[in-house]
Amino acid sequence: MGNPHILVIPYPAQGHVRPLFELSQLLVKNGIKITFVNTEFSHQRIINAFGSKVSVDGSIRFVSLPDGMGVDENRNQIGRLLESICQFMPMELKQLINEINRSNGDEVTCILTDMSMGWPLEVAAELGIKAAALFPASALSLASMFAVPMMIDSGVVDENGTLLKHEMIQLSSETPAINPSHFSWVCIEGFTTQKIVFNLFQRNIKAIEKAEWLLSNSTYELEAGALATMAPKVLPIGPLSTYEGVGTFATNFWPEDSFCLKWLDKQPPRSVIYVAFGSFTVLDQTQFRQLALGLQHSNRPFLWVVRPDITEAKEEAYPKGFQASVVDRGQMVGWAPQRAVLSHPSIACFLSHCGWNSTLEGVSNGVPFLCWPYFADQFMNESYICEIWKVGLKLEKDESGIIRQEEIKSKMEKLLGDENLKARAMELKEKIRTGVKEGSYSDKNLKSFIEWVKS
Ligand SMILES: O=c1ccn([C@@H]2O[C@H](COP(=O)(O)OP(=O)(O)O[C@H]3O[C@H](CO)[C@@H](O)[C@H](O)[C@H]3O)[C@@H](O)[C@H]2O)c(=O)[nH]1
Repeated sequence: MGNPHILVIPYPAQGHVRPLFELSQLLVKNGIKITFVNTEFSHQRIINAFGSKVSVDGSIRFVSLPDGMGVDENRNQIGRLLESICQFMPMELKQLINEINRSNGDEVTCILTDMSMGWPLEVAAELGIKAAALFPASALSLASMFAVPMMIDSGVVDENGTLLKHEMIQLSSETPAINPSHFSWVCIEGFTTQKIVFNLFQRNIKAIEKAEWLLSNSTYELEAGALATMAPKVLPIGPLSTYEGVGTFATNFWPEDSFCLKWLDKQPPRSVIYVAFGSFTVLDQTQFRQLALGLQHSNRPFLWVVRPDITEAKEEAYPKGFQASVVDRGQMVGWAPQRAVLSHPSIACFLSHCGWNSTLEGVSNGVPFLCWPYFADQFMNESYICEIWKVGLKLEKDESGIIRQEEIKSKMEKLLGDENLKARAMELKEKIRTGVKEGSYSDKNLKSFIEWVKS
């Protein structure tokens, strides 16, 4: 038999490409060949962000497949994107596997897919290739996905995914209660799109049964309760970002501004508010301005990631005079080296949308959170941060649904004055760091997975 060779297939979004790539780096270090399959659209974004100098990591081969959409079509139309991917990509993937297997290189021995997409598992089953899947968000979010059939049976949602009952769902006594209006398909606007996404959910749940390994980018130290509801089916191997030698190379969708690290070097220890909303969140004009004013009136140094598409409004998005008034203590960047930022000694707290990768990166660096969830699983992560781990505070909306500058300023003061909360954040950091050390559950699970890939 030739060398083990895995095709790794992430869902085409920043928060998914990143953890799949992190796992790929760990596999390559163990002598496994990786072909990393982005959509052409994601691949082009990464190339654009890095400049032409990077298309290959040296040990990981990058290839791309069309997602079936037009070059200029809007990929934020989630229903359209998912339908197109499911229609076109299975055939493209089969062709790619054939080409690889016909060439003189190593044959594909395994498919590792993002668990947000079941179709690669169907392709693997059809071609008789072994298959595994990684879920990039929390174990709780995965457990809620597995609970969908039960929710249909108990009348929480109908067979189209429409919400019928608004009561909170408790999957176990050790997990935060889930508000069903935060399920990802329910958060999406429009009945037709909701239905498409919900049907895809159900198709995924069926396809997942075809995978021999279901891996979670989580750890017992963080999510023992949620993982217990899926044991022994789902094995935690995370947080992937905390393993030694795992970098973010060749995963950014935007060019990284590393100058901000030099700026951080000049700030006092534990003084800077880091503000970032991941890759997806869009703030409307009012909300964007309230955030700017909150930062302005906090009178503290801040580093704010203002992605080019974070708000529909452009230059005039900032309140009048804002940039001049914060010039000595505020930095706005298009995309930060977030992991390096969060491990920098001058960071005091993280104002975050609570995406799972950001959550893991924050807690594994002992940084306290101000939580501003926007969509789906981010609300579950907020519950973990504020109610279970108790390492952060929620920002509350007013009656018109806006988080006001006064709320931002007062919660920031409260958070930074809470020594107990900061101590808990440091304790949690130590626990998580122990969780990936040699001999830990995550480490053992990862090693067993590697053995299986090689067998
Ligand atoms: O300036 C920045 C901002 C973000 N990041 C990185 O981008 C990733 C963002 O991931 P995440 O925090 O998970 O946010 P999203 O991009 O919003 O992720 C999507 O995917 C996640 C995993 O499935 C879900 O938890 C989220 O709800 C979903 O929006 C993280 O690794 C960050 O380090 C940077 O490197 N620089």
